Amino acid sequence: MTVASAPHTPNPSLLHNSEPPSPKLSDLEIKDAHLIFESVWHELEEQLGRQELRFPKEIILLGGAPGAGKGTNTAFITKARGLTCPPIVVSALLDSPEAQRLKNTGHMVGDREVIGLILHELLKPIYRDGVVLDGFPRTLVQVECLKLLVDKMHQLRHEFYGTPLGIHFRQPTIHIMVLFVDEKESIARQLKRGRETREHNEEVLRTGVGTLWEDRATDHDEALAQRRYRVFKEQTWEALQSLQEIFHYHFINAQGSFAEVEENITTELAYQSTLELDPQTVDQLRDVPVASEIIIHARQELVKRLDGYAMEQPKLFASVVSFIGQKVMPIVIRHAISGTAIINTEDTVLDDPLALSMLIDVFSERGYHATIDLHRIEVPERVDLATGQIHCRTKKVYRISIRFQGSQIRRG
Ligand SMILES: Nc1ncnc2c1ncn2[C@@H]1O[C@H](COP(=O)(O)OP(=O)(O)O)[C@@H](O)[C@H]1O
Repeated sequence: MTVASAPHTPNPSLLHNSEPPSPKLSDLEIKDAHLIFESVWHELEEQLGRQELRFPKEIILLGGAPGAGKGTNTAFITKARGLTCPPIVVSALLDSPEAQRLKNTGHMVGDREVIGLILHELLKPIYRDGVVLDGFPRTLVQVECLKLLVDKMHQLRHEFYGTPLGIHFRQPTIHIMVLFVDEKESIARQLKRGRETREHNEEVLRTGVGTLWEDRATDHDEALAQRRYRVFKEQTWEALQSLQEIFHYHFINAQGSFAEVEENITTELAYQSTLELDPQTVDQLRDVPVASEIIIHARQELVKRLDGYAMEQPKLFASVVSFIGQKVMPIVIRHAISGTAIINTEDTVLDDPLALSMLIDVFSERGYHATIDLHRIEVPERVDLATGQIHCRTKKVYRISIRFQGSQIRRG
């Protein structure tokens, strides 16, 4: 089944037939999240000092069912966002014996351990500009901790704003990217990864060339792979959903081929948002309209202006239209193959600034792109013999440039 890429309207019914569990955190879980987060944060502050708590400017949290293609696509996403550092793969960070045991049976590692490891890792200088975080958050408690972390990042930004350290505490940008595959695909891909990993590792052991890949027990057992999917669906899916309202949320259809998934990611990331900018910067830019906004009514505005000229300035408008017909068009027609004509003129009809607007609008209405530059040239007229001063006359030359789609017919 293919699912249309619907960035902000993921459909949980595509995941499984049963009703998803309620995404509401219990009071106990909220308390848990606060306790966990505060204890990790306190530890960091003690160890490093507040001014060293420099987190990445941009964090792209990559989520999705096991086998959805998170590992496969991290390099692509990193590049697409212009980042250079390697991704942080959460499951690879969790390598204590207890964590290994839990992972091997399809369960999740405890939130305290996960939060501690991730926060420490995120502080490494290589991630300062931004990083992809593969596999976080996975539970509602982790979601809550993420929110607390972002709150802290904002707090630090306010604290250091305007100080010499301000540049290390920029407005954080948080993206959630969820790769969607259904249960069947998730299981098939986990098992595929298992086969590929076995083959690869056997080859490494046989030849001594290359490095071994992590081999997960769940990738070789359909029931365990299914359990991993179900744990994802029951605990992670809703947790990720709850972030939709808070951060940039990208829902990616990952059911298709490698190329299709990459294309879906590119399309999703092409959407730029002002939320990435610092609020102060947004305020400064407020009066510059976004291109997509001004083009919506551009045609109606053009029609309104042209009718206005004809009604309110009939004489000037008639002169401009006649100037175009007699002086400009013969030259434009001669350049119909190339699609570019440049006309220099001193015609005084253009001395009225409104005439320039009229000329541009007339050409726009007819499908051309017109620009006009005014060149003022000083022409010496007389010399004052007593003082030696040269008196000049200012010559105004209008340079009209007309561009349009030229003829496609070329010499063979
Ligand atoms: N679009 C795709 N089409 C087919 N196979 C894929 C696709 N994306 C990933 N895979 C395969 O699925 C398996 C799991 O992918 P992986 O990136 O490790 O998933 P995740 O990191 O989300 O658990 C790998 O064998 C990978 O080659």
